[in-house]
Amino acid sequence: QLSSTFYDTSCPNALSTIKSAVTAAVSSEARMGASLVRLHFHDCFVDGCDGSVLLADTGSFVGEQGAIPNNASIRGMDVIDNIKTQVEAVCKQTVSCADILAVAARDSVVALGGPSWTVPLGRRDSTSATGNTGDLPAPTSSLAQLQAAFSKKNLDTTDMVALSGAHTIGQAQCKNFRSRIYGGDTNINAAFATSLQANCPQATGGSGDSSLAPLDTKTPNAFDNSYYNNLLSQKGLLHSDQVLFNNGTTDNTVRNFASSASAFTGAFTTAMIKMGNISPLTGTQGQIRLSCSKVNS
Ligand code: HEM
Repeated sequence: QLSSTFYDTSCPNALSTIKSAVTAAVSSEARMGASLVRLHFHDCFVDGCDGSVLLADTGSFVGEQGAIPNNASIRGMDVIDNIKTQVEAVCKQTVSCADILAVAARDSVVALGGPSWTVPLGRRDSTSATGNTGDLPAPTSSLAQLQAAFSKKNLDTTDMVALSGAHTIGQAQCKNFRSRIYGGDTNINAAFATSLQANCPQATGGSGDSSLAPLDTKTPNAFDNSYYNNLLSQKGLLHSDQVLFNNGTTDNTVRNFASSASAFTGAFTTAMIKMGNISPLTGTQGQIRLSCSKVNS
């Protein structure tokens, strides 16, 4: 059972320490806010919100970081390590890495102009990473596949559409939207596809694979509802974005979030709290890591 007052007596300065570090990181690089939000999602969807995504691969062991889709894609682990060092300096071995990640995700959304919410706390950290990243949805997913991946985590279709709105910030690599802009999808705005081709070559395997494009073509560094307005004009970057508005059962939810910023933020904050509640370790389970990138020795 998580509680928003979990650190009120054991570490009253925990939340303010995290917030100032996140604000500093996002003002030096706006994209970092997006990277931290995604890191929390990738933590929670793989064996629960237990900080396992933060464990660095060592030697021949490939945990979550070296596995698809994290490898050469997730970012911000260094920022979390740095926040952990600052939190350890005020409260020794009290605040878990999984909680730091959940709070950092919220503070990132706020730093980019999005809504705030109260984060339930008390997660503990895993003592291993299974590398079992198969529960993370792929950008090639159909609507039915997205619904199944979220429903497996007890998140309903409205939660799924709302959480996808996190793609109002951040960037994606060419290899993840290439087939969509070179004829693989018909539900894409033609001028939008052409403009993306300039920085994303059709040939695979070269350095162009990692060329970046913003997930929200309109306001890439603002946490707003323009992601949904992009979908209305077939300007979703990923295949898995545009399937949310493709003459299917989620079209009306997309229209609602596109026309009402408050409907979106209400659904998004509700869904973030639900996502942050996926199978946490609590009580005496797991540990409080001293360093987020490795288990205690
Ligand atoms: C619905 C299923 C989802 C799929 C298929 C998906 C897929 C992806 C892909 C392929 C990228 C680009 C990665 C790269 O090219 O390196 C990405 C980026 C991102 N995703 Fe998702 N995602 C999904 C849901 C979510 C959710 C639920 C969140 C958070 C609540 C989220 C937050 C982000 C953010 C913020 C970025 C940009 C990260 C950065 O710029 O560093 N995504 N996602």
